[in-house]
Amino acid sequence: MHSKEHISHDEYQKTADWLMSQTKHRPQVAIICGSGLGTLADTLKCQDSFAYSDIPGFPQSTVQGHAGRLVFGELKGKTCVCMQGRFHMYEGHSLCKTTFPIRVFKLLGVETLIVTNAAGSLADGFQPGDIMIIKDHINFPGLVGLNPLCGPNDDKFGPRFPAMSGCYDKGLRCLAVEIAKELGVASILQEGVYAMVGGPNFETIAEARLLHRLGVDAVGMSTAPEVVVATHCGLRVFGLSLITNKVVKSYEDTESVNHEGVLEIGRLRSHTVQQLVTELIDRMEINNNDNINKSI
Ligand SMILES: O=P(O)(O)O[C@@H]1C[C@H](O)[C@@H](CO)O1
Ligand code: HPA
Repeated sequence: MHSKEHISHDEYQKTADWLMSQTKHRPQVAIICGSGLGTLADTLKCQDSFAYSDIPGFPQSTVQGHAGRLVFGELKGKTCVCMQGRFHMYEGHSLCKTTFPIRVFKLLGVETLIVTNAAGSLADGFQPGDIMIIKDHINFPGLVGLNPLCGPNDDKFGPRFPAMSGCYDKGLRCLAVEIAKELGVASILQEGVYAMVGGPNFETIAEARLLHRLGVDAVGMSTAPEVVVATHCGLRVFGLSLITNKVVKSYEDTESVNHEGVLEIGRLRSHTVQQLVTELIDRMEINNNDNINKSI
């Protein structure tokens, strides 16, 4: 079964060493671009970019709207690495593979991870085009044992039983709210709970109603495993969901969701997401980049 695959510390290190031999950038911030949000990477200055297919050990992106490039560069004076395309469990990757880049980022010296995704809304007040700061998540695959941390624990990365209660950094969430006000986009900003489901099918109406009753505000098919692995190895995490559709909850509703519609809303809102992330990176405090391989 997928979740049983184990990746050794050496394999993460080999990929990190290869990247460090190919670029002078030593990133402090890593950004994962969700469906339709890959243009964020284009704003980095002094870019070095690598196709995933050229990076030793890296999985490949197979989903439309996920270019499959790792881009290093500067944004507002901070060194960043941006995943233009992420890996999903439904593509057939093991959870270790979907989260492989996170531990590589840790070895590169990254201290903050920004995750973005496209998601459908369950919350009654949310509209397509809204941007939701992720306050917390429900990792449905994780709750039934499909967790990237299953298998032997690598103590060099983190503890066997990591806490997840504060995994979305409160300081960064507050800062993002302030920034949204200043940018004049507070009216489309929401905060809520993201739930990961396995996908690739969108939800049935009964599943949508269940998620709604459970207090889920937005549902998608990614992010939670990345955040679990990032939190395990001590990264600070900030997450945004772009609400691309309302999840159909009524048998009277004749609309249905599709991936093209998801990408279209991504295109419409990518500029605003970019502005928010750029300002956040500008204003977040970062320790000096002296933690490469520290305690690893
Ligand atoms: O990578 P994300 O989570 O943004 O992708 C979402 C979930 C599915 O992969 C896809 C559905 O349209 O978008
Ligand atoms: N459900 C699951 N994943 C999604 C959705 C959705 O409605 N929209 C975008 N990603």
